[in-house]
Amino acid sequence: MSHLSSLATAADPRPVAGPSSWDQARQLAHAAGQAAAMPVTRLPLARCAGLTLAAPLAAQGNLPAFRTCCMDGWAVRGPGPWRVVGQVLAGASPAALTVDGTAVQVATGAPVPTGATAILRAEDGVLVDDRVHGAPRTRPEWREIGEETRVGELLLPAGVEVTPAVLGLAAASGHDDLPVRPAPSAAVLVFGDELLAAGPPAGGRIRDALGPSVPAWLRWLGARPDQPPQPLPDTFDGHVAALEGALTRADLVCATGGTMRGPADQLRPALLELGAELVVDCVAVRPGHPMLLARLLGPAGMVRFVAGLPGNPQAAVAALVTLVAPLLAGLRGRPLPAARRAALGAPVPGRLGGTALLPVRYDEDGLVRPLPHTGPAMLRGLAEADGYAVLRPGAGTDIGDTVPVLPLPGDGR
Ligand SMILES: Nc1nc2c(c(=O)[nH]1)N[C@H]1C(S)=C(S)[C@@H](COP(=O)(O)OP(=O)(O)OC[C@H]3O[C@@H](n4cnc5c(N)ncnc54)[C@H](O)[C@@H]3O)O[C@H]1N2
Ligand code: MOO
Repeated sequence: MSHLSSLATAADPRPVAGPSSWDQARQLAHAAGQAAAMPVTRLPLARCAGLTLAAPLAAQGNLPAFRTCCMDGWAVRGPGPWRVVGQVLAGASPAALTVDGTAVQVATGAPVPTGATAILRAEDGVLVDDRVHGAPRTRPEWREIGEETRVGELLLPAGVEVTPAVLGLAAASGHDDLPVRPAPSAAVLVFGDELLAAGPPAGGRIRDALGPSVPAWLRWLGARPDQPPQPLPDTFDGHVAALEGALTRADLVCATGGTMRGPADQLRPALLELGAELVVDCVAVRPGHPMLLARLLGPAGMVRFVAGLPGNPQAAVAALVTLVAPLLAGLRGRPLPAARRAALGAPVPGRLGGTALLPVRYDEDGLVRPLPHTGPAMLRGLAEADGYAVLRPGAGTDIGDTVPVLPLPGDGR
Protein backbone atom coordinates (compact mmCIF):
# COMPACT_ATOMS: atom_id res chain seq x y z
CA MET A 1 0.00 0.00 0.00
CA SER A 2 1.45 3.31 -1.00
CA HIS A 3 1.96 6.08 1.53
CA LEU A 4 1.81 8.76 -1.14
CA SER A 5 -1.57 10.40 -1.49
CA SER A 6 -3.31 11.71 -4.59
CA LEU A 7 -3.97 15.35 -5.37
CA ALA A 8 -7.71 15.25 -5.83
CA THR A 9 -8.20 18.78 -4.52
CA ALA A 10 -5.04 20.63 -5.64
CA ALA A 11 -5.77 20.60 -9.36
CA ASP A 12 -4.35 23.86 -10.66
CA PRO A 13 -4.01 23.95 -13.61
CA ARG A 14 -6.48 21.38 -14.85
CA PRO A 15 -4.72 18.52 -16.56
CA VAL A 16 -5.77 17.74 -20.11
CA ALA A 17 -6.87 14.30 -21.26
CA GLY A 18 -4.74 12.83 -24.04
CA PRO A 19 -1.89 14.40 -26.00
CA SER A 20 -1.28 18.13 -25.58
CA SER A 21 0.10 20.40 -28.24
CA TRP A 22 3.72 21.36 -27.59
CA ASP A 23 2.76 24.91 -26.51
CA GLN A 24 -0.08 23.66 -24.30
CA ALA A 25 2.25 21.13 -22.66
CA ARG A 26 4.81 23.80 -21.82
CA GLN A 27 2.16 26.10 -20.39
CA LEU A 28 0.63 23.33 -18.27
CA ALA A 29 4.05 22.34 -16.93
CA HIS A 30 4.95 25.96 -16.15
CA ALA A 31 1.62 26.68 -14.43
CA ALA A 32 1.93 23.46 -12.38
CA GLY A 33 5.38 24.62 -11.27
CA GLN A 34 4.15 28.13 -10.41
CA ALA A 35 1.31 26.68 -8.32
CA ALA A 36 3.90 24.73 -6.28
CA ALA A 37 6.68 27.37 -6.36
CA MET A 38 9.60 26.86 -3.97
CA PRO A 39 9.10 28.75 -0.68
CA VAL A 40 10.99 32.03 -0.39
CA THR A 41 13.98 32.00 1.92
CA ARG A 42 16.63 34.58 2.86
CA LEU A 43 20.20 33.46 2.16
CA PRO A 44 23.61 35.13 2.51
CA LEU A 45 24.94 36.48 -0.79
CA ALA A 46 27.56 33.71 -1.01
CA ARG A 47 24.75 31.13 -1.37
CA CYS A 48 22.49 33.03 -3.78
CA ALA A 49 24.34 32.58 -7.11
CA GLY A 50 22.06 31.11 -9.78
CA LEU A 51 18.91 31.28 -7.62
CA THR A 52 15.88 33.45 -8.33
CA LEU A 53 15.42 36.84 -6.72
CA ALA A 54 12.09 36.54 -4.88
CA ALA A 55 11.41 40.24 -4.20
CA PRO A 56 12.38 43.45 -6.02
CA LEU A 57 15.93 44.56 -5.23
CA ALA A 58 16.13 48.12 -3.86
CA ALA A 59 19.33 50.01 -3.08
CA GLN A 60 20.15 50.11 0.62
CA GLY A 61 22.44 53.10 0.17
CA ASN A 62 23.34 55.80 -2.32
CA LEU A 63 25.82 54.76 -5.01
CA PRO A 64 28.27 56.37 -4.77
CA ALA A 65 27.71 57.12 -1.10
CA PHE A 66 30.01 60.19 -1.27
CA ARG A 67 31.54 62.32 -4.03
CA THR A 68 34.21 59.87 -5.19
CA CYS A 69 37.50 60.70 -6.88
CA CYS A 70 37.93 58.75 -10.19
CA MET A 71 41.64 59.44 -10.77
CA ASP A 72 44.91 59.43 -8.87
CA GLY A 73 46.22 63.04 -8.63
CA TRP A 74 45.36 66.16 -6.62
CA ALA A 75 42.09 67.67 -5.48
CA VAL A 76 42.60 71.38 -6.01
CA ARG A 77 40.80 74.55 -4.97
CA GLY A 78 40.66 77.65 -7.21
CA PRO A 79 43.28 78.56 -9.84
CA GLY A 80 46.78 77.04 -9.71
CA PRO A 81 49.56 76.47 -8.98
CA TRP A 82 48.45 74.84 -5.74
CA ARG A 83 50.27 74.30 -2.48
CA VAL A 84 49.91 70.64 -1.44
CA VAL A 85 48.66 70.55 2.15
CA GLY A 86 47.94 66.86 2.68
CA GLN A 87 46.93 63.50 1.28
CA VAL A 88 43.55 61.67 1.09
CA LEU A 89 43.42 57.94 0.42
CA ALA A 90 40.39 55.71 -0.24
CA GLY A 91 38.50 55.05 2.99
CA ALA A 92 39.47 58.38 4.58
CA SER A 93 37.20 61.17 5.86
CA PRO A 94 39.00 64.29 4.59
CA ALA A 95 38.89 67.77 6.04
CA ALA A 96 37.52 70.51 3.75
CA LEU A 97 39.81 72.53 1.44
CA THR A 98 39.10 76.05 2.63
CA VAL A 99 41.74 78.19 0.91
CA ASP A 100 42.08 78.92 -2.83
CA GLY A 101 45.47 77.84 -4.22
CA THR A 102 45.70 74.73 -2.00
CA ALA A 103 45.45 71.04 -2.93
CA VAL A 104 45.58 67.57 -1.39
CA GLN A 105 47.02 64.51 -3.07
CA VAL A 106 44.13 62.07 -3.74
CA ALA A 107 43.83 58.41 -4.70
CA THR A 108 41.16 56.84 -6.93
CA GLY A 109 38.20 55.97 -4.72
CA ALA A 110 38.95 58.62 -2.10
CA PRO A 111 36.20 61.04 -0.97
CA VAL A 112 36.72 64.41 -2.65
CA PRO A 113 37.22 67.06 0.09
CA THR A 114 34.50 69.67 0.35
CA GLY A 115 35.68 72.89 -1.25
CA ALA A 116 37.69 71.18 -4.02
CA THR A 117 36.88 72.67 -7.42
CA ALA A 118 38.67 70.13 -9.67
CA ILE A 119 40.87 67.04 -9.81
CA LEU A 120 44.24 67.34 -11.50
CA ARG A 121 45.37 63.94 -12.79
CA ALA A 122 48.78 62.69 -11.67
CA GLU A 123 49.96 62.53 -15.30
CA ASP A 124 48.81 66.14 -15.95
CA GLY A 125 50.60 67.72 -12.97
CA VAL A 126 54.20 68.56 -12.07
CA LEU A 127 55.29 68.93 -8.48
CA VAL A 128 57.87 71.71 -7.88
CA ASP A 129 58.85 71.88 -4.22
CA ASP A 130 55.53 71.86 -2.35
CA ARG A 131 53.52 73.23 -5.28
CA VAL A 132 51.77 71.36 -8.07
CA HIS A 133 51.40 72.91 -11.53
CA GLY A 134 49.11 71.80 -14.38
CA ALA A 135 45.65 72.07 -15.95
CA PRO A 136 42.67 69.99 -14.76
CA ARG A 137 40.53 68.50 -17.53
CA THR A 138 37.21 70.18 -18.19
CA ARG A 139 35.01 67.13 -17.32
CA PRO A 140 34.70 66.52 -13.56
CA GLU A 141 36.96 63.64 -12.52
CA TRP A 142 34.61 62.47 -9.77
CA ARG A 143 31.34 60.57 -9.44
CA GLU A 144 28.51 62.42 -7.69
CA ILE A 145 26.55 61.03 -4.73
CA GLY A 146 23.68 58.82 -5.97
CA GLU A 147 24.79 59.06 -9.60
CA GLU A 148 24.28 55.30 -10.10
CA THR A 149 21.39 54.86 -7.68
CA ARG A 150 19.63 56.64 -4.83
CA VAL A 151 18.82 54.84 -1.60
CA GLY A 152 15.51 52.99 -1.98
CA GLU A 153 15.60 53.06 -5.79
CA LEU A 154 14.39 49.87 -7.51
CA LEU A 155 17.32 48.12 -9.17
CA LEU A 156 15.83 44.81 -10.34
CA PRO A 157 12.38 43.19 -10.33
CA ALA A 158 11.55 39.89 -8.62
CA GLY A 159 11.90 36.76 -10.75
CA VAL A 160 15.33 37.42 -12.27
CA GLU A 161 18.35 35.17 -11.87
CA VAL A 162 20.92 36.15 -9.26
CA THR A 163 23.83 36.38 -11.71
CA PRO A 164 27.38 37.29 -10.67
CA ALA A 165 26.64 40.91 -11.66
CA VAL A 166 23.46 40.94 -9.55
CA LEU A 167 25.45 39.64 -6.56
CA GLY A 168 28.00 42.43 -6.99
CA LEU A 169 25.30 45.09 -7.34
CA ALA A 170 23.45 43.81 -4.28
CA ALA A 171 26.65 43.92 -2.22
CA ALA A 172 27.69 47.35 -3.54
CA SER A 173 24.34 48.82 -2.58
CA GLY A 174 24.51 47.39 0.94
CA HIS A 175 22.82 43.96 1.01
CA ASP A 176 24.23 41.06 3.04
CA ASP A 177 21.52 38.55 2.10
CA LEU A 178 18.71 38.26 -0.41
CA PRO A 179 15.21 36.76 -0.52
CA VAL A 180 15.46 33.93 -3.05
CA ARG A 181 13.63 30.86 -4.27
CA PRO A 182 16.04 27.95 -3.82
CA ALA A 183 16.83 25.35 -6.47
CA PRO A 184 14.34 22.44 -6.50
CA SER A 185 15.88 19.10 -5.55
CA ALA A 186 15.78 16.39 -8.19
CA ALA A 187 16.35 12.65 -8.42
CA VAL A 188 16.92 10.64 -11.59
CA LEU A 189 15.70 7.05 -12.01
CA VAL A 190 16.98 5.18 -15.06
CA PHE A 191 14.99 2.06 -15.95
CA GLY A 192 16.05 -0.61 -18.45
CA ASP A 193 17.10 -4.27 -18.16
CA GLU A 194 19.24 -3.78 -21.28
CA LEU A 195 21.39 -1.01 -19.84
CA LEU A 196 25.08 -1.27 -18.96
CA ALA A 197 26.53 1.18 -16.45
CA ALA A 198 30.08 1.00 -17.88
CA GLY A 199 32.05 0.03 -20.98
CA PRO A 200 31.00 -0.32 -24.64
CA PRO A 201 27.73 -1.95 -25.79
CA ALA A 202 27.97 -5.76 -25.98
CA GLY A 203 25.87 -8.93 -26.09
CA GLY A 204 22.62 -7.21 -27.07
CA ARG A 205 22.96 -4.73 -24.22
CA ILE A 206 23.57 -1.00 -24.61
CA ARG A 207 25.30 1.64 -22.55
CA ASP A 208 23.11 3.83 -20.37
CA ALA A 209 23.31 7.29 -22.00
CA LEU A 210 20.86 8.99 -19.65
CA GLY A 211 22.21 8.24 -16.17
CA PRO A 212 25.39 10.23 -16.87
CA SER A 213 23.61 13.05 -18.72
CA VAL A 214 20.19 13.79 -17.20
CA PRO A 215 21.63 15.07 -13.88
CA ALA A 216 23.78 17.49 -15.88
CA TRP A 217 20.75 18.66 -17.87
CA LEU A 218 18.87 19.19 -14.61
CA ARG A 219 21.72 21.21 -13.15
CA TRP A 220 21.72 23.34 -16.31
CA LEU A 221 17.98 23.90 -15.85
CA GLY A 222 18.48 25.11 -12.26
CA ALA A 223 17.68 21.98 -10.23
CA ARG A 224 19.85 20.28 -7.61
CA PRO A 225 20.17 16.62 -8.63
CA ASP A 226 21.23 13.99 -6.08
CA GLN A 227 23.73 11.17 -6.62
CA PRO A 228 24.31 9.71 -10.15
CA PRO A 229 21.73 6.99 -10.88
CA GLN A 230 22.44 3.31 -11.60
CA PRO A 231 20.20 1.47 -14.11
CA LEU A 232 17.20 -0.23 -12.47
CA PRO A 233 15.24 -3.27 -13.70
CA ASP A 234 11.98 -2.84 -15.63
CA THR A 235 9.65 -4.39 -13.05
CA PHE A 236 6.41 -2.95 -11.72
CA ASP A 237 7.43 -3.43 -8.08
CA GLY A 238 10.86 -1.96 -8.81
CA HIS A 239 9.22 1.14 -10.32
CA VAL A 240 6.87 1.64 -7.38
CA ALA A 241 9.64 1.20 -4.80
CA ALA A 242 12.15 3.41 -6.62
CA LEU A 243 9.60 6.18 -7.20
CA GLU A 244 8.41 6.09 -3.60
CA GLY A 245 11.98 6.29 -2.34
CA ALA A 246 12.95 9.14 -4.67
CA LEU A 247 9.78 11.11 -3.85
CA THR A 248 10.77 11.23 -0.18
CA ARG A 249 13.91 13.21 -1.05
CA ALA A 250 13.22 15.17 -4.24
CA ASP A 251 10.80 17.84 -5.42
CA LEU A 252 11.12 16.41 -8.93
CA VAL A 253 11.82 12.85 -10.02
CA CYS A 254 12.86 12.27 -13.63
CA ALA A 255 12.26 8.66 -14.63
CA THR A 256 13.67 7.48 -17.95
CA GLY A 257 12.31 4.67 -20.16
CA GLY A 258 9.09 2.72 -19.91
CA THR A 259 6.86 5.64 -20.91
CA MET A 260 5.02 3.68 -23.67
CA ARG A 261 2.40 1.04 -23.12
CA GLY A 262 4.51 -2.00 -24.13
CA PRO A 263 4.93 -5.20 -22.10
CA ALA A 264 8.02 -3.89 -20.27
CA ASP A 265 6.73 -0.35 -19.76
CA GLN A 266 5.85 0.12 -16.09
CA LEU A 267 5.93 3.86 -15.47
CA ARG A 268 2.23 4.61 -16.04
CA PRO A 269 0.98 1.61 -14.00
CA ALA A 270 3.37 2.54 -11.19
CA LEU A 271 2.20 6.17 -11.18
CA LEU A 272 -1.41 4.98 -11.11
CA GLU A 273 -0.58 2.78 -8.12
CA LEU A 274 0.96 5.79 -6.35
CA GLY A 275 -2.18 7.89 -6.88
CA ALA A 276 -0.47 10.36 -9.23
CA GLU A 277 -2.42 12.80 -11.35
CA LEU A 278 -1.22 13.32 -14.91
CA VAL A 279 -0.66 17.02 -15.67
CA VAL A 280 0.51 16.19 -19.20
CA ASP A 281 -0.02 12.79 -20.79
CA CYS A 282 1.79 12.59 -24.17
CA VAL A 283 2.67 15.58 -26.35
CA ALA A 284 2.24 16.09 -30.10
CA VAL A 285 5.97 16.58 -30.60
CA ARG A 286 8.78 14.68 -32.28
CA PRO A 287 10.86 13.26 -30.82
CA GLY A 288 9.49 12.32 -27.43
CA HIS A 289 5.71 12.03 -27.84
CA PRO A 290 5.14 9.53 -24.95
CA MET A 291 6.58 12.01 -22.41
CA LEU A 292 4.47 12.75 -19.35
CA LEU A 293 4.34 14.94 -16.27
CA ALA A 294 2.63 13.69 -13.12
CA ARG A 295 1.91 15.37 -9.81
CA LEU A 296 1.38 13.80 -6.39
CA LEU A 297 1.68 14.53 -2.72
CA GLY A 298 4.87 13.42 -0.97
CA PRO A 299 5.05 12.09 2.57
CA ALA A 300 5.15 15.53 4.20
CA GLY A 301 2.17 16.71 2.15
CA MET A 302 4.44 18.62 -0.25
CA VAL A 303 3.56 18.67 -3.93
CA ARG A 304 6.00 16.49 -5.88
CA PHE A 305 6.43 15.92 -9.60
CA VAL A 306 7.45 12.97 -11.73
CA ALA A 307 8.59 13.62 -15.29
CA GLY A 308 8.49 10.57 -17.56
CA LEU A 309 11.30 10.88 -20.11
CA PRO A 310 11.10 8.42 -23.03
CA GLY A 311 13.94 5.91 -23.24
CA ASN A 312 15.22 6.99 -26.65
CA PRO A 313 17.96 9.38 -25.53
CA GLN A 314 17.12 12.35 -27.74
CA ALA A 315 13.43 11.87 -26.96
CA ALA A 316 14.38 12.18 -23.28
CA VAL A 317 16.08 15.52 -23.99
CA ALA A 318 13.01 16.69 -25.93
CA ALA A 319 10.98 15.92 -22.79
CA LEU A 320 13.46 17.85 -20.66
CA VAL A 321 13.09 21.01 -22.77
CA THR A 322 9.33 20.57 -23.27
CA LEU A 323 8.17 19.66 -19.75
CA VAL A 324 11.00 19.81 -17.25
CA ALA A 325 12.41 23.23 -18.23
CA PRO A 326 9.01 25.00 -17.91
CA LEU A 327 8.17 23.07 -14.71
CA LEU A 328 11.47 24.06 -13.09
CA ALA A 329 11.03 27.66 -14.26
CA GLY A 330 7.63 27.75 -12.54
CA LEU A 331 9.00 26.14 -9.36
CA ARG A 332 11.85 28.66 -9.35
CA GLY A 333 9.58 31.68 -9.85
CA ARG A 334 10.81 32.35 -13.37
CA PRO A 335 8.87 33.03 -16.59
CA LEU A 336 8.39 30.36 -19.25
CA PRO A 337 11.80 29.94 -20.95
CA ALA A 338 11.84 32.07 -24.09
CA ALA A 339 13.07 31.14 -27.54
CA ARG A 340 15.05 33.49 -29.77
CA ARG A 341 14.19 33.74 -33.44
CA ALA A 342 16.65 32.85 -36.18
CA ALA A 343 16.46 32.35 -39.93
CA LEU A 344 17.02 28.93 -41.45
CA GLY A 345 20.26 28.67 -43.42
CA ALA A 346 19.18 25.43 -45.12
CA PRO A 347 15.78 23.92 -45.87
CA VAL A 348 14.31 21.41 -43.42
CA PRO A 349 13.46 18.06 -44.98
CA GLY A 350 9.81 16.87 -45.05
CA ARG A 351 8.27 16.03 -41.70
CA LEU A 352 5.16 14.54 -40.15
CA GLY A 353 2.41 16.27 -38.14
CA GLY A 354 2.82 17.92 -34.73
CA THR A 355 5.70 20.09 -33.59
CA ALA A 356 9.24 19.00 -34.42
CA LEU A 357 12.28 19.83 -32.29
CA LEU A 358 15.24 19.97 -34.61
CA PRO A 359 18.84 20.22 -33.35
CA VAL A 360 20.49 23.14 -35.20
CA ARG A 361 23.77 24.96 -35.22
CA TYR A 362 24.39 28.66 -35.90
CA ASP A 363 26.63 29.41 -38.88
CA GLU A 364 28.92 32.45 -39.04
CA ASP A 365 26.07 34.56 -40.52
CA GLY A 366 23.80 33.81 -37.55
CA LEU A 367 21.59 31.46 -39.59
CA VAL A 368 20.64 28.09 -38.14
CA ARG A 369 21.37 24.87 -39.99
CA PRO A 370 19.88 21.46 -39.28
CA LEU A 371 22.45 18.83 -38.25
CA PRO A 372 22.77 15.20 -39.33
CA HIS A 373 22.36 12.26 -36.92
CA THR A 374 19.31 13.61 -35.11
CA GLY A 375 17.01 10.55 -34.88
CA PRO A 376 15.20 9.99 -31.56
CA ALA A 377 17.74 7.33 -30.50
CA MET A 378 20.77 9.45 -31.49
CA LEU A 379 22.74 12.04 -29.56
CA ARG A 380 25.45 12.77 -32.12
CA GLY A 381 23.66 15.72 -33.76
CA LEU A 382 22.48 17.08 -30.41
CA ALA A 383 26.04 17.04 -29.05
CA GLU A 384 27.00 19.51 -31.80
CA ALA A 385 23.85 21.64 -31.55
CA ASP A 386 23.51 25.22 -30.28
CA GLY A 387 19.75 24.96 -30.00
CA TYR A 388 16.48 23.25 -30.83
CA ALA A 389 14.60 24.86 -33.73
CA VAL A 390 10.90 24.62 -32.92
CA LEU A 391 8.94 23.74 -36.05
CA ARG A 392 5.26 24.07 -35.21
CA PRO A 393 2.65 22.58 -37.55
CA GLY A 394 2.54 24.67 -40.74
CA ALA A 395 5.82 26.52 -40.02
CA GLY A 396 7.83 27.65 -43.04
CA THR A 397 10.81 25.37 -43.55
CA ASP A 398 12.63 27.02 -46.48
CA ILE A 399 15.90 28.97 -46.44
CA GLY A 400 15.25 32.39 -44.85
CA ASP A 401 12.12 31.37 -42.92
CA THR A 402 12.49 32.39 -39.28
CA VAL A 403 11.90 29.87 -36.51
CA PRO A 404 12.08 30.01 -32.70
CA VAL A 405 15.29 28.48 -31.34
CA LEU A 406 15.54 27.23 -27.75
CA PRO A 407 19.14 27.51 -26.53
CA LEU A 408 21.02 24.35 -25.50
CA PRO A 409 24.09 24.03 -23.25
CA GLY A 410 27.17 24.98 -25.26
CA ASP A 411 25.32 27.68 -27.26
CA GLY A 412 27.94 30.21 -28.34
CA ARG A 413 30.90 27.88 -27.89
N1 LIG B 1 4.06 0.46 -30.67
C1 LIG B 1 4.77 1.57 -30.48
N2 LIG B 1 6.00 1.45 -29.98
C2 LIG B 1 6.74 2.56 -29.80
C3 LIG B 1 6.21 3.84 -30.14
C4 LIG B 1 4.91 3.92 -30.64
O1 LIG B 1 4.41 5.00 -30.97
N3 LIG B 1 4.23 2.75 -30.80
N4 LIG B 1 6.97 4.93 -29.94
C5 LIG B 1 8.40 4.76 -29.90
C6 LIG B 1 8.96 5.97 -29.41
S1 LIG B 1 8.78 7.28 -30.44
C7 LIG B 1 9.64 6.05 -28.24
S2 LIG B 1 10.42 7.49 -27.78
C8 LIG B 1 9.80 4.91 -27.38
C9 LIG B 1 9.55 5.30 -25.91
O2 LIG B 1 9.78 4.19 -25.21
P1 LIG B 1 9.90 4.08 -23.65
O3 LIG B 1 9.92 5.39 -22.98
O4 LIG B 1 8.87 3.12 -23.21
O5 LIG B 1 11.37 3.54 -23.49
P2 LIG B 1 11.97 2.09 -23.68
O6 LIG B 1 11.06 1.22 -24.44
O7 LIG B 1 12.40 1.66 -22.35
O8 LIG B 1 13.23 2.42 -24.56
C10 LIG B 1 13.17 2.93 -25.84
C11 LIG B 1 14.55 2.82 -26.50
O9 LIG B 1 15.48 3.59 -25.80
C12 LIG B 1 16.55 2.80 -25.32
N5 LIG B 1 16.92 3.28 -23.99
C13 LIG B 1 16.15 3.26 -22.91
N6 LIG B 1 16.81 3.80 -21.85
C14 LIG B 1 18.01 4.18 -22.30
C15 LIG B 1 19.14 4.77 -21.69
N7 LIG B 1 19.15 5.10 -20.39
N8 LIG B 1 20.25 4.99 -22.45
C16 LIG B 1 20.25 4.65 -23.77
N9 LIG B 1 19.20 4.11 -24.40
C17 LIG B 1 18.10 3.86 -23.68
C18 LIG B 1 16.00 1.42 -25.26
O10 LIG B 1 16.98 0.43 -25.30
C19 LIG B 1 15.09 1.40 -26.48
O11 LIG B 1 15.85 1.20 -27.64
O12 LIG B 1 8.87 3.89 -27.72
C20 LIG B 1 8.87 3.57 -29.11
N10 LIG B 1 8.01 2.45 -29.29
O1 MOO C 1 8.94 9.84 -29.13
MO1 MOO C 1 10.05 8.89 -29.97
O2 MOO C 1 11.15 9.94 -29.52
O3 MOO C 1 9.83 9.97 -31.47
O4 MOO C 1 11.46 8.16 -30.53
